[in-house]
Amino acid sequence: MKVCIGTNNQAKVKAVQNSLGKDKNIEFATFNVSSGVSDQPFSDEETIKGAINRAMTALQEGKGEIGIGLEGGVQRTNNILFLTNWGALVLKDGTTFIASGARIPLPNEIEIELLAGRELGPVMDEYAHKENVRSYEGAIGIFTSGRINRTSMFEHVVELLVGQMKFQQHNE
Ligand SMILES: O=P(O)(O)OP(=O)(O)OP(=O)(O)OC[C@H]1O[C@@H](n2cnc3c(O)ncnc32)[C@H](O)[C@@H]1O
Ligand SMILES: [Mg+2]
Repeated sequence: MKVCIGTNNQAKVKAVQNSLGKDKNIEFATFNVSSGVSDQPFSDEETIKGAINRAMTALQEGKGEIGIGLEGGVQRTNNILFLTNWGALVLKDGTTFIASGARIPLPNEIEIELLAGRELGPVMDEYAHKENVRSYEGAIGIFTSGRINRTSMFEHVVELLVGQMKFQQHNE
């Protein structure tokens, strides 16, 4: 079975491989697809759309059985700007599952930069004095002292996606 992943970001790719890689019959392929939404999604609606677009495009490009898209964004709730993460799993017949990941408030100094139109990736590098935070621990790793990193957070999302698919398959 071929699983097509709609990104080359190593934190995301590892999350999919860690969740599904125990199954020896699974082959992975990654595709640097467009999310079709802004580089910095600013709502759950937009972030979900990005995750679904990535999953659909990767599945089409890879001609596999399963497409997976993972997308990071932010969402204002209770006047707090939350770091958010969404995932989508798409099957060949178009069946689509979605799931969200953990969310935590972003500090005000990060929010100011995002409202000025900057992307979280470079803002986090500057803040943490590191390179490519988005491909390793992620903002979630920085702001949780490494207890939850971007890969473990997305692993949970992938488990939620695959679990829903299996539930539907068992109940058809
Ligand atoms: O290569 P892709 O798959 O696009 O991976 P990405 O790191 O750009 O991730 P997203 O497009 O899903 O995220 C949208 C924006 O938010 C940034 N971002 C999201 N989550 C992040 C995190 O945990 N740490 C750092 N940057 C993050 C990211 O760099 C983008 O600027
Ligand atoms: Mg991106």
